[in-house]
Amino acid sequence: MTTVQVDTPGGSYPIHIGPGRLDHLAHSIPQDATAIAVVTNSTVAAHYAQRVQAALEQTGKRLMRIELPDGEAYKDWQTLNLIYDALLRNRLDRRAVLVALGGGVVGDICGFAAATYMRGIRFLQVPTTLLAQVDSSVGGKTAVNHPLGKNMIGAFYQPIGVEVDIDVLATLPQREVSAGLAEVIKYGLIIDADFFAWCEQNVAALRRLEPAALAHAIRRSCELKAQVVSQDERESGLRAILNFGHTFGHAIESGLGYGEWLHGEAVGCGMVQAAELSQACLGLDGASVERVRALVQAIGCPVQAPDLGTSRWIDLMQVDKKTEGGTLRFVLLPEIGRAVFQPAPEAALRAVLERAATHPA
Ligand SMILES: NC(=O)c1ccc[n+]([C@@H]2O[C@H](COP(=O)([O-])OP(=O)(O)OC[C@H]3O[C@@H](n4cnc5c(N)ncnc54)[C@H](O)[C@@H]3O)[C@@H](O)[C@H]2O)c1
Ligand SMILES: O=C(O)C(=O)C[C@@H](O)[C@H](O)[C@H](O)COP(=O)(O)O
Ligand SMILES: [Zn+2]
Repeated sequence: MTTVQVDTPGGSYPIHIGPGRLDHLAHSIPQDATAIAVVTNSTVAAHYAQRVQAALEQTGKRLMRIELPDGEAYKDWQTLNLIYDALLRNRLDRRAVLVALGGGVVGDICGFAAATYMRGIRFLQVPTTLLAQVDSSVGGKTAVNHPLGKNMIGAFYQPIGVEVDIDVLATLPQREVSAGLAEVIKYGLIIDADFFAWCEQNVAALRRLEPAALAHAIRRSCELKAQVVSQDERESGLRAILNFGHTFGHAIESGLGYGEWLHGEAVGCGMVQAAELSQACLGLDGASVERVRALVQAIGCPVQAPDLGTSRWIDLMQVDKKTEGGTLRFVLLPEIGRAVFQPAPEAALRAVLERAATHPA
């Protein structure tokens, strides 16, 4: 087992990474907890809920399960209410602990429920997708979607710990593995050129979930994310680089309807678009743009953006938390391994968006 530490003003906690972590969850529950509610979805529950509940029974605490419907389309206010309803009906108090067992959808929604129930109760992240293990379980962004924009209703709220069990990825569909790898290569692009090159060399092993490659990718991703959020928990500056590819990606997700493209697929494609915009705005060299495109394709994510129509693209992108005073701002790459955050000239942006129309998916 390896441990990566996250230290923010909102909370300090360990990320434990290793095989078999599901069986050791009892150690992560505080002694003074009055009850534990495992928040999960129907798919993950079928695989892992019994095992997790057996592990948590070792605490001797009152235990309940809240099972949500599965899918990005359910990351909304109605589903959030199912959690509040269950917590209130069962009279869980302020010393109850929520356990988010699932991918990023369960983690984000459970985290927001924890942030808001009785003005805040503790929660533990137990991520079960690659994407959640390398990204969403770390750093305390919690949210639900709004029909008009992705993650628009949420809070910064840190978990008390993250338990990453690498073994659970064995049941993950291949398409979800590809989506998770998009966020892995993101770290290389924004902050660690050597890690990007390592991903290029190990892409086949990663897609096959070879344990050594997988363990390295998860640990390095968590280290890099922990470094960034420990310096800027609330995205007042530096943290925005973690949003590389997301201005385009979130527009794809909300424009096509949540769940049509997976988050990681939309981010993968969005990173190719952001690399093209970096070429136009900052002179990122053509060979680097092609490296981005080639690796996104090699992990199994789409590289051709959908044709949403240029003005609709721009409308959708306006609903972005990085927009200020109506001005869109982008995370761009002067070179692989380094990111900056700035507005982009409209002509350059339109040229990138028009490629979605000229090369239909
Ligand atoms: N908070 C953050 O910092 C952050 C970062 C990245 C993404 N996100 C959010 O995370 C969400 C995407 O998360 P995701 O990619 O994990 O999707 P997801 O949560 O929808 O999970 C993907 C699918 O895999 C299933 N699944 C989960 N674990 C499984 C397992 N071990 N075996 C078999 N099936 C399993 C799920 O039931 C689901 O059908 C998006 O809503 C995105 O906005 C948040
Ligand atoms: O942790 C962050 O900061 C990120 O931006 C990570 C992203 O991968 C993630 O998708 C996040 O939820 C996007 O945040 P948002 O503020 O654009 O909703
Ligand atoms: Zn993301």
